[in-house]
Amino acid sequence: MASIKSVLITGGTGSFGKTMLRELLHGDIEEVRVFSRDEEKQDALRNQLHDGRVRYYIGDVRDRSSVDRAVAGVDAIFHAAALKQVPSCEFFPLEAVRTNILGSENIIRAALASKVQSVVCLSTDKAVMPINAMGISKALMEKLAQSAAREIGSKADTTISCVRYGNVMYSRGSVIPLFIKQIKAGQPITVTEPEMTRFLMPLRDSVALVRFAFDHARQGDLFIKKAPASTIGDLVTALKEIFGVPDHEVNVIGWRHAEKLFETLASAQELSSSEDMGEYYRLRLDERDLNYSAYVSEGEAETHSYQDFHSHNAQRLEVAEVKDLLMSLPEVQAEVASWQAKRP
Ligand SMILES: O=c1ccn([C@@H]2O[C@H](COP(=O)(O)OP(=O)(O)O[C@H]3O[C@H](CO)[C@H](O)[C@H](O)[C@H]3O)[C@@H](O)[C@H]2O)c(=O)[nH]1
Repeated sequence: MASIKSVLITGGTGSFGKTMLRELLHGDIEEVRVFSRDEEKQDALRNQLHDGRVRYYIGDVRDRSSVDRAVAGVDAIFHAAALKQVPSCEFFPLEAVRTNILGSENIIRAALASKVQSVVCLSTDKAVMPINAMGISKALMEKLAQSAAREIGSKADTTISCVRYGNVMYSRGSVIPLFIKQIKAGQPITVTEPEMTRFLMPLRDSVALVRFAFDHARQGDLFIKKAPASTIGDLVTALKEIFGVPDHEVNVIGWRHAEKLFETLASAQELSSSEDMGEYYRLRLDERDLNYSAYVSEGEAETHSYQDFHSHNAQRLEVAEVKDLLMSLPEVQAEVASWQAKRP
């Protein structure tokens, strides 16, 4: 990220935002703007960091005027602000439309107007063949980014790209902290479906993915990491072993609504025009015009030889590997240490 002096992080007080912020501050960045709605979280961050290079912007991506003020003059934007909880978007889909779709359009249009060099939009595996409102809204955010990229072309001042994550391990409200809480409280572990799989991604990998996108993006690219996956059953076994409670009770509670047996990071069609970049895939923008013969009669010659890349056919972690990955997370290390300190 050599040539940039100032960065805006939308959703800057969230898990991703704070981790990216700290990384940027370790480098020679001149200014990082943290844009978010919650003044209390900003205040807590300000008191932790005490770094004059960080500037705090209260605002909402839904409100273009607040976005314009934060965007003006920055070199790059990492757009992480989103409604990302599946259940809340399911019950309030219009809120997901407002934040994830219209808010993202505000960010993209403000970036173009201010000639920001690079915008990286954070998406999710749930945006591929989506079945829930959160995934559908993120899929539309990707479409907006790609359509703007197509419209401005490769010679524009601004490069727009996206990344897709899998499940970020130990993220707020997710299953790993929940299972640990249940173990510590002596309550049964509530498993929806032991055979369900998810891509497992430490937060550090999601930050690395965004940096990779920033460094390598061409107009309209979407990047994914070749992340490994685990079954929920193996995740539970790994946690029980880490906490030394191999016989801890497990309750199978059944699927929650609007969830999938496995998640897909890239479709066969996307992979047919992808570039294998080692740890990552670059999914290229389809640059064809709105040309009906291409959409209706010419078809996609190459698609058939590719398979979707999903959490059932990705590298499957063994229980021992899930344990290693979990124990590489500082949060899990701290949970285990406090647990061991209290046990006889
Ligand atoms: O009590 C529970 C809760 C969840 N699960 C299972 O654990 C897996 C992960 O569940 P999470 O709730 O941690 O994650 P989701 O895949 O549902 O969604 C998560 O990842 C999304 C990104 O793709 C969003 O970030 C979202 O907010 C976040 O919760 C799923 O297979 C789920 O069925 C259980 O077995 N028991």
